[in-house]
Amino acid sequence: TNMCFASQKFLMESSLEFSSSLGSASSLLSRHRTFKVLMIGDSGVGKTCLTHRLCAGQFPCRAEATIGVDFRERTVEIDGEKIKLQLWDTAGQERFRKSMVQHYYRNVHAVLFIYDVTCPAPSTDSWWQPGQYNLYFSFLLRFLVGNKSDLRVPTRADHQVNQQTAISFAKSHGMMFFETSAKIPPNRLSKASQRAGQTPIQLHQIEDIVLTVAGKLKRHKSVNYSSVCNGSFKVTSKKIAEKESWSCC
Ligand SMILES: Nc1nc2c(ncn2[C@@H]2O[C@H](COP(=O)(O)OP(=O)(O)OP(=O)(O)O)[C@@H](O)[C@H]2O)c(=O)[nH]1
Repeated sequence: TNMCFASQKFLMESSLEFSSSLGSASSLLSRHRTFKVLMIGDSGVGKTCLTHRLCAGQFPCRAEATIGVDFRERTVEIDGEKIKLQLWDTAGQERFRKSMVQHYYRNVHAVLFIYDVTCPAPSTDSWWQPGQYNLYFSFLLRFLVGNKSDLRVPTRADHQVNQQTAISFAKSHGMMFFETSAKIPPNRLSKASQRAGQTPIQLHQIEDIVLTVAGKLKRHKSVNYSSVCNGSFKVTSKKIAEKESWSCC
């Protein structure tokens, strides 16, 4: 993880930008919306690696503890519209989380709560603290992502987070659920768990996660044109409470 105290000048508002001159047909074709997505989770769960994988398609050869906040971007096209995801990789270590990360909660559109499937917490509620985060995030799109599925060992189920428990937890907190591996592209269903005669583990491809998050964001937001600056439209997002009931994919 690079040490990077991201500058406030970077797109703190959701924006609909027209990269070429206003009013021309080509500007309409090249428009895109930018959405800020926070990656949150305990230290070592793989936020940085997942951010790299989601944005660059690669697992980083070296990952160090994040200090402060770093971000990476990925643009995808959904139904003819370019959606830019700006993934903000926050520090998992408590000392950084408390002091700095909250500064970056502003103008967030979605949150990915990451946990390590090989590290069961004493209770599901301690993966993240709804009480603490609800204040900021209750109106946002929220996703629960189990990472490091490649490290699951069927014979050691008691040392891993039960997927059904995680799915129930996600549903009860209005989150969409994914389980994946930033390191090794997972098969959709864990063959190991099938062999062991257990409930098959559902696994999600990184690309599916990117497209689902972008698609949900595209449908979740409505925009208000608020100002025009520097030859580009600046559009402020109007946040709408999500009515849709989530289901696991
Ligand atoms: N096997 C496996 N290892 C992973 C995976 N994702 C991350 N790791 C490893 O887990 C360790 C921690 O990864 P990071 O991405 O730095 O974790 P982080 O959540 O960003 O940690 P902080 O910056 O301290 O908050 C590294 O050694 C990674 O190589 C994965 O999907 N599978």
